[in-house]
Formats: sequence, C-alpha cells, structure tokens
Amino acid sequence: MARTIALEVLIKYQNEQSYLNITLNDYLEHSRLSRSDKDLATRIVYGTIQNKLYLEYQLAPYVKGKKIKSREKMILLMSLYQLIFLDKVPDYAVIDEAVYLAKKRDNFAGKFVNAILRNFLRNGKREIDETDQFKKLSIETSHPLWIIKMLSKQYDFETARKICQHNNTPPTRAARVNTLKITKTDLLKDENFSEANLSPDGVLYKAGNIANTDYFKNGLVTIQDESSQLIAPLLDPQETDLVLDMCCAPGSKTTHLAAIMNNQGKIVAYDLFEHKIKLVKDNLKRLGVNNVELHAGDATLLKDHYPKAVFDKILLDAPCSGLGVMKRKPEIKYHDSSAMDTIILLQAKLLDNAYYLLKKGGRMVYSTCTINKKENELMIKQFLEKYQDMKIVEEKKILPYIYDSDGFYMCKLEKGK
Ligand SMILES: C[S@@+](CC[C@H](N)C(=O)[O-])C[C@H]1O[C@@H](n2cnc3c(N)ncnc32)[C@H](O)[C@@H]1O
Repeated sequence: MARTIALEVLIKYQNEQSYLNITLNDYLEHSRLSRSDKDLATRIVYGTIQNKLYLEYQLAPYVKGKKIKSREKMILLMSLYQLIFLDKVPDYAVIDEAVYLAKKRDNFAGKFVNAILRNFLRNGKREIDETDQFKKLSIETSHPLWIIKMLSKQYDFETARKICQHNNTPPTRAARVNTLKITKTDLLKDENFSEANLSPDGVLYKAGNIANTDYFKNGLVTIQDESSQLIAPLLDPQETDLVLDMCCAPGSKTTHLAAIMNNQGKIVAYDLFEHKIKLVKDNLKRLGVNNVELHAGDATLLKDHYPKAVFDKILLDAPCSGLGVMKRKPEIKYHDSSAMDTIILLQAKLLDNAYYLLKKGGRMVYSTCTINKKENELMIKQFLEKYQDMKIVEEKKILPYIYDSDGFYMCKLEKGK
C-alpha cells in the first residue's frame, strides 16, 4: 500500500507539476497507512525525485530503443531507488510490489518490469562512464547540467559539488521557539529538543514529526529552517514600528517579526494569493499573534496604495528560484531555467516599491532562499546603482552545507536621511 501511494503521488507530480510535499501530505492524510508505511512512502517519493537523473542513468541500458509508458517508467525508477538506496527493504519485496503495480494496468507490463529489475539485480549498478566533470556531477547528484554550470561559474566547481551532494542528504528538523508563548529555556527542559546550530531562537526536534506534537498545535513552536530564522532579527523591528512585510505567506517571518515586537506596533503584511493568506491566518492564530493587518494583494502595486515613505521597516522576502532549498524541495531542481528571467524582473519591481515606501532613515531587509547571485548580490548591486541614497548595513549568505540549513541570502539596507 505504501508503494501504491508513492506511485500515485509521483505520477500526479509528473503530470501536473504539483508540489511534492502538498501532494504527499494530502494522500497520506487520507490514507490508512501505519506510521512506518507513511515513512516508507515518503522516503520513496522524495528519494526517487532527489535521485531522478541518476536512476534514469541506471535504467537507460535496459530500455534503450524500447517504447516505455510513463507509468511503467515511474514504477521502474522508484523500484531502482529502493534497490540501490534502501538497505532494509528486501529485493524480492521491491520486485513483487513493482510487478503488482505494473500488472494492475496490463499483464505484459508486469512481465516487462519484472525482467528489467531482475536483469538489474544480476548486473548491479553501472559506474558513471563520463569524462566531463560537469556531466558526471550532474548524473551523480541528479542536478541538471545548467545548475551545475551556473553554480560552478558563480562559485567554483568544488563548492558546486558540496552544495549538490548536500542537497541529497535528509533535511534537519528545525523549529523556532515562539517567544510570545514560551521561553527557549523552558522548552529545552523537554529532552526531545536540543539547541540549534545557527539561530538563537532555533531548536532541533529529535522525536519524529514536530507538527504532530502539542507544542506545535498549541503554538509554542513553529516549523522554520534555521537560516530563515535569521531574517526577522536582522530587520530588528521595534515595539513602536510600523513594519511592511511585502511577501508574507505562509507567515514564518511575519510571526517571527511579531514575536520580536512583543505583539506591539503594527505589521502590514501582503501576499499575492488569497489561498496562501488563509495559511498565514491559521499561523497567526496558532501562534497568538495579534499585531498584523493582513491583505491579499500584489506588492508590485503598493506604491499606488500608500503615501511615499510611510514605513519604518520593510521586509521583502522575495519570490525566487528556490535554489537554496533543493534539499527539502527536490522538485525545484527540475524547474525550467527560463522562469528565472521573469522572477528577476519581479524582484526588481518589488524592490522599487520597497524603496518608495521606506521612510528616510528607515531600514529594510531583502532576502531570498536562493544561492543564485543574479537574484541576490547582483540584484542589490543594481538596486544601489538606481537608488543612490540606499546603503548596505549588513549582507549575509548561507550556503546549505555549512550549517546543514537552507541556502539563504539576506541584505539589510538603510535609506539616507
Ligand atoms: C519566499 S515566499 C515568502 C515566505 C514568507 N515570507 C515566510 O517567511 O513564510 C514568497 C511569497 O511571495 C508571494 N508573491 C509572489 N509574487 C508576489 C507579489 N507580486 N506580491 C505579493 N506577494 C507575492 C508568493 O505567493 C510567496 O508566498
């Protein structure tokens, strides 16, 4: 049953380009799987997508010149993932289940899948036969060649290798203490929590999914990566400030800003999508936040809705390519690189709006969860060329392998008086 669900999620992802985490959670919530079967389905789904190019490379010699339906191909990829990467699952169980899934549609497909998987077991894994170091790393770590080349050019090959290898390791379970409801000292009395590596408000949870605990349900903690937890403190909002959060959903940083402000002052928060505003509302309620005025709206048009220079502080946590979070969201690796041009234009427009609305002497933070310099350092360089009364106060970049956290960029800027 775990594999049936894994296959359905993978096919939906493939056909609809859906988000893996949302689709998987949806299927798991409506299933009757045991905890351990849910874990297995999760590992198969994430592992197959995380290692997709490598698995396709392993499959290639067996399907060369043959017509293969996309459903059968997915069954083969997820079975190869289990045979290669999961030690505790017996080979015969993987093959039996694969044949069962394939046969559901047609008997011949069952025989085809059986023959390929048994051949693979006889021959074993293929060594990567590639002399070009970029192509080799691309197959080895299942990152498209354009990402390997981009990271190698912007950093260097060794750094690109470390980033891509790290992206295939399991993510940490980081959470943020909600200081509106509990102190970190009190939370750490439960030994399932330990100190985080990087964020002063962060903790790590050792006992499974924190979302299922009363700590989470009662709003004492919230799930947030450690790098992301550095952004609200960098803005340093005060209890008397009027703060604008331009792209707020699902509200991780809005609620962090509110906690730092002790629920005082006011945060005006926007996000483009109505359905995401609902997620923010739920988080505000769960975490006991009550100083936020929430709007669904396009933040590239805010200049038309507010007078110039009204906000003391502005957070622009911009939509981005997400290349810093490929470990937690492996499907990002396979997004079309051409989407980047549209994102860059959007980021520049949002920055124009932030500039217009920031008070003289006010401070803003521009942040992204990508490590692509065009969306980060270069974006800010162009911004500073355009608005010469802006200056950088502090700039930080976190590569994902350094603290085992998401890759993030954050830049604090000040407007001249
Ligand atoms: C990086 S996410 C924000 C994460 C959020 N700050 C948090 O910490 O939970 C970027 C958000 O920008 C929103 N967005 C995209 N285009 C936008 C626009 N034109 N105006 C406002 N929000 C936008 C997306 O819906 C997405 O929720």
